[in-house]
Amino acid sequence: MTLTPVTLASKSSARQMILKNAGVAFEAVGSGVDEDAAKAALLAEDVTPRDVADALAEMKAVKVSTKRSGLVIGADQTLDLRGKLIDKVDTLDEARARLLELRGQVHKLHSAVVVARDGQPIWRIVETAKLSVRPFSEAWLDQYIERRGEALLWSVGCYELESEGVQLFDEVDGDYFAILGLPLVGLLDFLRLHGALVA
Ligand SMILES: Nc1nc2c(ncn2[C@H]2C[C@H](O)[C@@H](COP(=O)(O)OP(=O)(O)OP(=O)(O)O)O2)c(=O)[nH]1
Repeated sequence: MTLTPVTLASKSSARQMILKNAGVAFEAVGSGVDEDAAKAALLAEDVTPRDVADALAEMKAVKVSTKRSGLVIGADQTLDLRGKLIDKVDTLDEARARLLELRGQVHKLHSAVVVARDGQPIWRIVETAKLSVRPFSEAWLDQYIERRGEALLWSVGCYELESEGVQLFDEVDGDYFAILGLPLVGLLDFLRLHGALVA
């Protein structure tokens, strides 16, 4: 049986791991979307963090789908702290400041996925998780950053829920896969419907 080809328009190692571990055959390519410019334009129009994630996921999927056949998955995740979009950081010092900013607060992660085909979006989902960060000690924070290092810079919240990052939280409300960056179960259902997975 010939399956519909699947492309993941993402450089995210977390997203690639999730899809691979789920048994989906796919190729990963960078989307080439200038996310910073797109984000700035959206925020200038007061687009909400949730809708920024949705719009960016669509841009990535649609752009790559004009060059590749089959189904193209685009994804994006935004961190929303009291309605303000919080961006990724570039250095471990900034990661430390970010985690201190999240300490004792509840923040939301908006995880969007869009599937596109031949330049058109044909399916989308946005899942929002709420995460409550406990009042961790600076001693804990320093050893966490020491142990995890640069890996933290890949994640929008400077944490990895699937490893020690889970120690940051006193409450996590939302889908595990969505928090890692790829709402999965609904996506798998769609892939089956479109012949990309054996039903
Ligand atoms: N391993 C791990 N990664 C996480 C977690 N939470 C968020 N992330 C990652 C997933 C994404 O790679 C990143 C969200 O940033 P973006 O949506 O901008 O994606 P990114 O630029 O990494 O890749 P992409 O735009 O898809 O090429 O944060 C987590 O708990 N564990």
